[in-house]
Parts: sequence; C-alpha cells; structure tokens
Amino acid sequence: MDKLLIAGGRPLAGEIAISGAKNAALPILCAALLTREPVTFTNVPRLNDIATLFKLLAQMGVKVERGAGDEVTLDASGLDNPLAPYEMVKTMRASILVLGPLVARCGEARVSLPGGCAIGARPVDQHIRGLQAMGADVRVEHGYVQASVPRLKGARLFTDMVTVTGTENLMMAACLADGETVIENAAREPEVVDLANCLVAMGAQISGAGSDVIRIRGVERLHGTTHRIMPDRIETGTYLCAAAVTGGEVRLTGTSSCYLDAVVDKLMDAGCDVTSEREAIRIKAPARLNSVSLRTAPYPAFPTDMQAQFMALNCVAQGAAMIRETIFENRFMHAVELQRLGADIRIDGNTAVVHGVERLQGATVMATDLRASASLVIAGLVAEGETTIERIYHLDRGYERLDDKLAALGASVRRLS
Ligand SMILES: CC(=O)N[C@H]1[C@@H](OP(=O)(O)OP(=O)(O)OC[C@H]2O[C@@H](n3ccc(=O)[nH]c3=O)[C@H](O)[C@@H]2O)O[C@H](CO)[C@@H](O)[C@@H]1O
Ligand SMILES: C=C(OP(=O)(O)O)C(=O)O
Repeated sequence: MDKLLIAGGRPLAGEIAISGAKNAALPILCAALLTREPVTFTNVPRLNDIATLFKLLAQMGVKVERGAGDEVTLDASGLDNPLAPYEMVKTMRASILVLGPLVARCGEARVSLPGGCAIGARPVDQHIRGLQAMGADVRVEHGYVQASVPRLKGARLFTDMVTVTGTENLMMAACLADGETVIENAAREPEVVDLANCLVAMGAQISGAGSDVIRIRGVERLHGTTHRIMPDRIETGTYLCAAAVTGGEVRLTGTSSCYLDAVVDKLMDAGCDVTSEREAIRIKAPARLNSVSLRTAPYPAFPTDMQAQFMALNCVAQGAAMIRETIFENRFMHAVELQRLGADIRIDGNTAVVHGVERLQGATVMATDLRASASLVIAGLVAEGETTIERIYHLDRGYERLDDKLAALGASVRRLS
C-alpha cells in the first residue's frame, strides 16, 4: 500500500495549477446519463473517484472516451443497465448520484446503498423521500435502493437538512419530470450551481441554483453540450493552508477566491496576506500564524471539507482555537493522528479545542479519510523530521498528483509503493 514520506520544515514557494473540482465533476458526469447525445467535459480531474465513476458508468452501457489532456466525452445512447452494484459503489459515496438521472431517463434504477464511511453514517433518506414525492416507487431491499416509475412528476420538495448530493440528485431527476419541481432548503454550494449550468446547457429549465429555492421545469429530453468543470475550491483551500503553515509564499492558478470567502477570511485572520487575481490566488504567510476558531456549516459558511486542514494549521499557531463541526458526526478522526505528531487537541462532542504548540515532530500516522489525510500532509510539512503517512489511497480519491504539486512548491515529499 502506498505511503507518503514528508520531511518537514521547508516553506512552500512558487506556483501550481489547481485541478477541476471532484465534487463538481462527480454529479456533472452523472448528468450525461440524462441524454442520448454525447456530452463533452473539460477540466476533468484525474482522480481515483473519477476513475471509479467511469467504471460504474461503463458497466451501465455508457461509452467513456478520454480526449486530450483533461477532456472526457460520455455517450449514454447505449445505456441499457440501470444498475450500480455494491462492488463498484462501496469505495465512493458519490455513486448515489446516478440514482436520480437513471430513474428520470430509464424509469427504473437499482443502486447499492453507498454505506457508512469514516466521517459519519451519511444516510440517503432525503434522496429517497424526494423521488417518492415525485411519484417513484422506491424501496430499500437487500442493501439496494430500488426505484421505478413510468415518468417522474414535478413536486414541491423540502429536505430536512441541507444536503448537497441530495439537492443535486433531485435537481437532475426533475429535469425530465412532468411539470415543475421546487426544491426548498436546497444546498447553495458552488458545485450545485456548476451542475445547474451544465444541465441548462443541455436544455434543462432551471432557475434559482445558488439560492435555497431551486425551480426546475421538466422537459421531454436533454441534448449534448460541452461543459468546463469549475476549479476545486477544497484543493485550493488545502494548498493555501499548506503555504500558510510553512510560512510560505505561493500562487495558485486556474482557481478563484470567489468560491472561498469563508476560508480566505480565516487565513487573513490567521495573519496571511491573500490577494485575489482574476483566475489565481496569491498567499504570503507570516513566520507564525495566529490561531483561528471556526464553525462548519453549509455554504456560504465555512466548509466541513476544510475543517481538518484548519485543525492542522491551528496545531502550530499562536494561541488557542475552538473548532465546531456541525455537518458530520464523526469528522475529528485526524485529531488522534495529529496528537501523534505532538499536537495539543481536546475533543468534546462536536467541539475540538486546539492549543498551538511551538513545533510538531515527525512520526508515522495513518490517513483515515480524504480531508483527514490532507491535514496530516499539512502537519507533516511543518513538523520537525520525517512524517510517514500510511493509507494514502484516501488522498488519491480527491487530490490530483498531490505529491508532484507539493514537490513543485519545494516540499520534500516522496511516495513509497
Ligand atoms: C461528492 C460531494 O459533493 N461530497 C460533498 C457533499 O457530501 P454529501 O452530499 O454526501 O453531504 P450532505 O450535504 O448530503 O450531508 C449533510 C448532512 O446531511 C446528512 N444527510 C444527508 C442526506 C440524507 O439523505 N440524509 C442525511 O441525514 C448527512 O449525514 C450529513 O450529516 O457535501 C458534504 C457537505 O458539504 C461534503 O463534505 C462532501 O465533500
Ligand atoms: C467527504 C468528501 O467526499 P465524499 O462525499 O466523496 O466522500 C470530501 O470531498 O471531503
């Protein structure tokens, strides 16, 4: 199993390009299921999650063609097997995103429950309830969500909590439904907006994406288009934290601070100088950061996907910080591993109190989930001596060429196979 070896203590410097967003690409690639015409996507990140999704789509009868560079064309004209088997779904929760498009296009779907994961139980009851409200017969049997309906009907949907993939699944399903669907309490994440933009380019009638009420007027069919995936705001935020913690100076291209206000504000509170350009962000960090408290919440508030990275940052900052996680019930797994590096963290329920220490010390640690792994990388970059991070397959799910990008910024990072 691959490991990452990091020799800490080098300030990051230089420029790297940010990849397309995993969390936008996953739903947007699933949108290709909604049409018989080929859809071409650019800025598609080369990630294990994306490769898993391609395998899943291919076994349904979708033709997947990798073009030059970051371009991919999906042709779902031969879609004949609306099934997502457990073996392909178990490593990636986002595979539930095929459910809405399959029911809408084929009138039936059999999708394995994605299962619990390290950060929480993550049920999909809201996805199911939404489809039922649109007239589908949906049952969970033998670990599979089984859905059928001659044609979905537009409905007024209200989710119990803000759910990102829930909003995306229901929005995709509603595109081919009979009549108007209104999703209230919708997620406002930029990835939802990117998906809506792609669907509109495919002929869907959607308004309100980016607000908490999305209206979709169903159409008979969608058509092909070309869509560029938005930049990955979480990858961007992760490299900003890595630069910040090492006292570095870095420019990130192909991205924008407009998706990252809450994160940039916290970095400025920590003492960093962050400058926004049209399609780039520059950060210059002080020798030592100030600690920053935060509370995660749905967009536009501070993202849960950046909580672990900020915990790492607070481990070596001046002062104490309080971190409250309000989205997932088990998203502090990185704290124990950070403690192995010498961090002073106390956890009480969904709150972590971090007292900054002068220095962390390299050790062997274990990655437990995607962003937890990123926090260990950040801590390793600033720890004295060598840090070995095991189980980095989590990182490969969501960070394109992380080791190469860090090396390009001057970090000492080696992958051991
Ligand atoms: C592929 C993707 O885009 N993943 C992101 C997406 O995950 P994902 O869409 O899975 O997260 P949700 O927004 O759905 O989850 C929010 C909360 O609602 C709960 N919930 C959700 C749906 C449901 O049917 N029932 C239910 O109880 C979840 O357990 C969680 O506690 O948004 C999360 C929150 O910003 C991010 O951390 C993930 O990176
Ligand atoms: C939790 C995440 O992803 P997923 O929903 O794909 O597990 C993430 O991107 O941090």
